[in-house]
Amino acid sequence: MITVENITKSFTQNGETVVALDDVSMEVSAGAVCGVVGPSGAGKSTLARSIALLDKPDRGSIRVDGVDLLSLDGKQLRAARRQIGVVPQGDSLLRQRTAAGNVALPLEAANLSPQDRRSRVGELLDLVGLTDKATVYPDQLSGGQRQRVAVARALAAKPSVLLADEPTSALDPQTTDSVLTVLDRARSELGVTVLVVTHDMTVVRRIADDVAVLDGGRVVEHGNVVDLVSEPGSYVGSTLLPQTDQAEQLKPSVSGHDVVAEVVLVGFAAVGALLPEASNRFGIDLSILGGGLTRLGDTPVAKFRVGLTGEGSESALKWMIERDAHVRRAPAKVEVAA
Ligand SMILES: Nc1ncnc2c1ncn2[C@@H]1O[C@H](COP(=O)(O)OP(=O)(O)OP(=O)(O)O)[C@@H](O)[C@H]1O
Repeated sequence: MITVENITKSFTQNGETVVALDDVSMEVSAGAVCGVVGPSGAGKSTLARSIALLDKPDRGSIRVDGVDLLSLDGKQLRAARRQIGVVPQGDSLLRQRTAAGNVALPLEAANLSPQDRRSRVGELLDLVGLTDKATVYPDQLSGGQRQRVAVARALAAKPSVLLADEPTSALDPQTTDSVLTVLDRARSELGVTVLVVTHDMTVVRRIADDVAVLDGGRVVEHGNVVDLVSEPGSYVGSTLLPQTDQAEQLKPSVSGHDVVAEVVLVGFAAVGALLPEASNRFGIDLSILGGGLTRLGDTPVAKFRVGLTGEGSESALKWMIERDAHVRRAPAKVEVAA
């Protein structure tokens, strides 16, 4: 588990002070994947570097599995560093070492027998799907394969936390997918807590349980991805869910319905059955005016703009809310002058 509390970090550049992180607090649960997103210069890398003990915040506290990182020194600090695996931004492999040689690097300092080292490297290459590339040098690997070796290397010392800074930048969608699969396996098969810095919301959509949105050094949104997308006005929701905003359909009077509402449905049961069931149960006409279906990780999520007509419309909406649908009402019906 990672707990960041009220951290602030400034840099001085050409005599000017840049506040990279401004009172940032966030939490990543043990065994979860958290995406850190935001525009360029928002402070994402500084946050990851602070957690990796590569930058020291001016104020605040950072705890990994309950250990306060900023109060450690000497031996304790080295032990804490081993708990944190880092996949640095960009190409970080040693060119003169094979894939296996790169993965073995962090193990060479540890007192492992050559046999144990070989077997650990074998396990890690297997985890990232590169067993057949063990003896290949980085120049002969694709960008995605190099990133997967970097992930294997970061996991070599069995850390409890993995930090990856833009692990998919400059990769095509298919290669991005292979790197994300590997990060996802680190969480699901090894129980590692993963923090991924990214500008790419696909990463959040594919593997993140939680997300923190940074802007200007501050956290502007933070929480569980599926919970956030249901909140009106959420940046994460507006980026990850289908668009429903067709202005002419906002007004019930224009669309000809008694009630128009935006409905977010989460999970197989809700997405598949809630709207038809509401229509049947309350004897109303329910039309889908916009929106669509998507997936967040394995969870299907739908966002629809619906028009309801019939006496039971209000009761149908209430019934859907009671079944965990997130409903946002459009204005009540306005009679249009003839
Ligand atoms: N070592 C440094 N020295 C001076 N300023 C720095 C340093 N590191 C970061 N900054 C500044 O702090 C701010 C946040 O930078 P940071 O790299 O954390 O943002 P980011 O969100 O990761 O951006 P990007 O997506 O472009 O990588 C920026 O204004 C940056 O110029």
